Amino acid sequence: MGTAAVEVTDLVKRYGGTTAVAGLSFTAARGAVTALLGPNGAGKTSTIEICEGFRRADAGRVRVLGLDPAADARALKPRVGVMPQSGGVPTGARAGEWLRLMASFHADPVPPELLLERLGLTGAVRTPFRRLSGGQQQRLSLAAAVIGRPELVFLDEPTAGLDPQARRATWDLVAELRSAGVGVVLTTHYMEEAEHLADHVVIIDHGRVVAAGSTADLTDAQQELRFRTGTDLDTESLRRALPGTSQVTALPGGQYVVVTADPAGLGPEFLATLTTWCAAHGVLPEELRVQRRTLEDVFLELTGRDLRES
Ligand SMILES: Nc1ncnc2c1ncn2[C@@H]1O[C@H](COP(=O)(O)OP(=O)(O)OP(=O)(O)O)[C@@H](O)[C@H]1O
Repeated sequence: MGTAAVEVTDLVKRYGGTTAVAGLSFTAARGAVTALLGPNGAGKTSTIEICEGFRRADAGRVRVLGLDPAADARALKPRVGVMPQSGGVPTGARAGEWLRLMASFHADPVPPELLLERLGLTGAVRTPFRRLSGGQQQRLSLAAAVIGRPELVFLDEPTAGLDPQARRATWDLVAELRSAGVGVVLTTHYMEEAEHLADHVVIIDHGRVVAAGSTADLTDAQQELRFRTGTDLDTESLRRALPGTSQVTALPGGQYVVVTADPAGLGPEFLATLTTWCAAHGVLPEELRVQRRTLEDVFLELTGRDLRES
């Protein structure tokens, strides 16, 4: 089957006067992990809920496994697993009973006991959902999403609030789904999660895609140079000495970060200019290194550092 797992084209979603999704397009491949990243209120949940068939789009085209999630909801239900941000489990449902019920809707489910054990929920089988810890609730909701051996899963912030052990267990499960050929579309606020798991990263802001590609695509062209020195530097003088348009930022602890828009990048000539300037100013640049910027650096640069109100 040649179709993508998810194809979203020019999607628009409004709530009254608020445009939550403003002409958003992306593709998620089968057998791959696609991470939607974006600040609070960027439109990730609205987008994912339209793909899940829970909300109607105001405009645009959405195809999930080649089908329309609104018109073909029945056909998609057994093929798509969903982990909503809110958990999606009734508060009084006991963990074990709920999973067995979910399993009963599918022709060839994963045995509930296996999933309970995998996700460290064996001790909580008889506990009602509302009495589970936040992490246990997340894991039960994840188990319910994958119990039917779906071809595609949507995971809305699957590791929000989890401790490092539970986060790793979730990552392992996602990696296994991917190896088994399952398409995974997830949202996350954790950049290291996207770096660790995602084949394809889609950065969303104000309801639009601002960048998309693999982590390497997004960070490759983005190098920075760092060094430390005990001397207070005249950053403006250094900036003027460097080729192209560069930015020099002083951080606490005598750290300096240099980024450049020079097409030649942070190559040997750039380094030579920098060290020549340092020598002329009696500065020893310690721990000098050129490194790829992190996904978080790129994310903050694209979406800004201001807090979002929503
Ligand atoms: N049911 C609703 N009614 C009115 N406005 C809504 C509704 N759902 C979402 N919004 C608004 O739409 C915008 C996008 O919200 P959405 O939940 O899709 O963003 P998000 O990227 O998932 O955010 P977060 O990271 O905080 O979960 C926000 O301004 C939000 O307040």
